[in-house]
Amino acid sequence: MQDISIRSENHPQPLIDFRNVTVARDGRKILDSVSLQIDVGENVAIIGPNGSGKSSLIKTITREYRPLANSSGLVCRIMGEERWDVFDLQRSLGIVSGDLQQEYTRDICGYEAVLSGFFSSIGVYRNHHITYEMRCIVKAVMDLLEVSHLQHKIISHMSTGEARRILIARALVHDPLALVLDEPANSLDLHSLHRFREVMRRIAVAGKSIILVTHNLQDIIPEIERVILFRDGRTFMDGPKEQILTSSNLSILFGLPVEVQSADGYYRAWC
Ligand SMILES: Nc1ncnc2c1ncn2[C@@H]1O[C@H](COP(=O)(O)OP(=O)(O)OP(=O)(O)O)[C@@H](O)[C@H]1O
Repeated sequence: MQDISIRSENHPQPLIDFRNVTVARDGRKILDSVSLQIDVGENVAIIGPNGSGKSSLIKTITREYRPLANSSGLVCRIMGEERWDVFDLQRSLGIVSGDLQQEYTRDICGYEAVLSGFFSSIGVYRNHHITYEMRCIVKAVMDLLEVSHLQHKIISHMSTGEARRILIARALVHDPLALVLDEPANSLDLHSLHRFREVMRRIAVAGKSIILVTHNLQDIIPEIERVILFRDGRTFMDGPKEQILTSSNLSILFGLPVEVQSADGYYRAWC
């Protein structure tokens, strides 16, 4: 497997510092006074029922959603900064989500989609300065994720799983400080899942943060040590994985009997 370059920098500020973050849509609180700190290099999984606010939390991290400004004690900092240019922020984070996939509506091939990760854009434009080094990185990352055969294929002609793998490659090219993954493994076949988890593990070992939203406990690689259970737009539980991922906690979270088992650093649940 080819190596992807990983920056190692010292970041005294937390990656995420949210205090009393409330987000409303249609007159309803979809995040309700969320307080959360995630340090650079920390790996976190967020689990919760449908509609509990996980994606809204991710969109607040990526600044697609803004918190209500009048909340008392509001802090909404990413890497120590309250104010971010959305493009600069997206350059510091590698983002993979179903919403992002839906933005690729015009005819963009796999190669261009991955290359566009350097510019946090949907596709590459005339004003983008593309270097030889960028092309080498795109090739290395596409090889790593085994998507080189998709380089000429138009995204809208790809299967959902193929397009998802292209987006994961796009998220990696610009060597982000953290990967923000909202159900990234949806639609991946077993081989791609295995490959993707391997890549996540390498990224985590290299000191990047991973913030992963998932419905599948098996996506929680051993390097993810902290789990947040989310319910009704709030943090319901937050702590070390082995304390949080228990049958009793998940049964309360989902409101039905859930069995959790762990083996070799991985967890699985059924009901
Ligand atoms: N832009 C929006 N306008 C109106 N309501 C919204 C908007 N974004 C989110 N919501 C509502 O906020 C709630 C939380 O949605 P969110 O997508 O964050 O949940 P989720 O936990 O990610 O769910 P899932 O597991 O189904 O992906 C839902 O009731 C959703 O309808």
